[in-house]
Parts: sequence; C-alpha cells; structure tokens
Amino acid sequence: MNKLLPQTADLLKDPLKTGDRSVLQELTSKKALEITQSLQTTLDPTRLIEIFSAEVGSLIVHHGVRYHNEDTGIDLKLGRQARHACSYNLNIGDEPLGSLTFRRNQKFSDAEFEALEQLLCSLLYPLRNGLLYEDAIQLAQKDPLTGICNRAALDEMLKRELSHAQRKDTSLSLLVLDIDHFKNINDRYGHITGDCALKCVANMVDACKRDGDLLFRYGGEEFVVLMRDTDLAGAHLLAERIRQYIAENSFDCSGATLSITASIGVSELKQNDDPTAMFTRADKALYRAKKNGRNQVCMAANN
Ligand SMILES: Nc1nc2c(ncn2[C@@H]2O[C@H](COP(=O)(O)OP(=O)(O)OP(=O)(O)O)[C@@H](O)[C@H]2O)c(=O)[nH]1
Repeated sequence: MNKLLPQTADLLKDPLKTGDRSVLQELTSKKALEITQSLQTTLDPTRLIEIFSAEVGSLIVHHGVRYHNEDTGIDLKLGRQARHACSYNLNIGDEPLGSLTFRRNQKFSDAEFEALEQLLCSLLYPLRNGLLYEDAIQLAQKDPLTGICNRAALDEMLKRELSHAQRKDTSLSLLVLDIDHFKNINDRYGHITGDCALKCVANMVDACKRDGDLLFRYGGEEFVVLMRDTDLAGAHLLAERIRQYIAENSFDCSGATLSITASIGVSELKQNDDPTAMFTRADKALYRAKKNGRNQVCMAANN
C-alpha cells in the first residue's frame, strides 16, 4: 500500500498534473479495496472517519476533515480547517449518515472530486453499521421511561470510574435515592401518574446535580448519582440539596398535584473497594434513612 504513496503525492502536489485521470482512477480502485479492509477493524464511527481520512490522505492530499452527524451529536474535526472545502452529505437511500468535509489550501480538481466520490462508497456501509451499533449500545443502556441511564450503564460506569479514581487517587462518591411511600402514589392515582412522578423525580435530581455527575435509574423508584472528584462531605451537600428540592417542590401529573419526599444513602470510595462494597454501604445508609423516618440523608460510615 505504502509504495503507492510517494508517486501519488507527487502527482497531486500540482493540481494541473492531475489531468492524468487514468492513473488516478487506477490508484483509486486499489485504494478503495484497501479502505474496505481497513474499515473492517472497528465499529466506532469516530475511528472509522479517522481511518478513512488517513487512507484517503495518502491518495488525495488534504489538511483537515470534519464529520458532522446531527442525529448522534458527533462533530469530529481532524487536522486544520483550510481554505478550500469539498463537502458531501452521506446517505444510503433516504437514510442520512451525516456530512463529511475535506479541507485544504489548494482547490480540489475534478479528477479528485471523482476519486473522492468513488472512495466514499467504501465508507458508507461500514459507517452505517457503526452508527447502528452505537445506537443499539446506547438504547441498551437507557431507561425507556425516564430517558436516563439504566442499571446496566451504572454497572459499567461504576467499574470504570472506580478504577480511574483508584489509579489517579481522586475521590469518588455515590448516592442512592429511593422515593418514600411510592407504592401509595400508584395505589391512589394509578401507574400512569406513578410513571409521571418517576420522570419528574429524574428531572429534579438532574436539575440539582453538576454536569459531571452521572445519574442512573437503578430500578423501580430508586436512583443513583455517581459523583467524580467528590468526597463524602461534598456528596452530603448534593444529597441534602436533592432531598430538600424534592420535598419542597410539588408537581402536577395527569391532573394530580403530588408532594413527595425521598430518602438518600451516601458512600465514598475507600481504598481497595470494589463496586459492590461501595454500593452496599450507600444502600445500607439508605435503609437507615428509611428506618429513621424517611425524608432524610444518611451517610455510610467510612471506616
Ligand atoms: N408507576 C410505576 N411504579 C413502579 C415502577 N417500578 C416500581 N414501581 C412501584 O414502586 C413501588 C415500590 O414500593 P415499595 O418498594 O413498597 O416502597 P415504597 O412504597 O416506596 O415505600 P418505602 O420505599 O419504604 O418508602 C411498587 O408499588 C412498585 O410497583 C415503574 O416503573 N412505574
């Protein structure tokens, strides 16, 4: 593959020489095969674009690439954003896959446009598979009712955050929140109102926490917040703020005005902790908060 590069780069240094379309066409066909093989190594859309840009760059010199996908929120910028641009809206049938822009200081020649279009065909199906895979992963980690991350996501994140905090010697705290007497809401107003209350609580917790804190629905009427770089005192502050906010703000669900409270247990990461130990300490603290009369925050003993 690399043998082609010097020859190709020379050819493309001066756009006027690129009139030799047959050479470029031949190189493009070979490159398309190489790209197809290279793109088989990953399903990560960002990585796919990086690989594609690097492969294309060995045939068609460019200084920057931007991939933008409104639906997934991916906005990837590689290299620098030079003066001349060559943009494509990628799609398969009527399925949009985002837009891809190549940039460089010299104009792109017609032969290069043709070559790029041909090479892009090798990207479309791997990119679609990558986007679908990412979609499936995200769906599997989302709670369909509240739209926040679910327990599977918590299991994964807790493991990751815990090992990061232990490696970097930073603090990490966790709170478990359980709505008080939630069964009464279902029994009195029905499950649709109960569902609405769960969504409202998720929004309330989300409104109280910092951007870097991670919110999960653990199951039923139980929520978890994972707080990076936060010690027990900081976690206590957030837990108390959430408890107070929920207790002081009634909300409307399907015509009913609901006033609810929540109990919260908090724990901080200890040396040699594993995810289960850390979670269990917060859960036990939550149990104490319930036992002591609910609508309160209890801290796990940190020894
Ligand atoms: N509407 C609705 N209810 C749910 C959902 N998941 C769990 N529940 C209900 O949540 C209630 C939990 O009740 P309990 O575990 O007895 O606890 P509680 O009534 O909140 O009482 P304490 O936790 O002891 O204060 C049960 O009635 C479950 O059916 C859900 O997704 N939607």
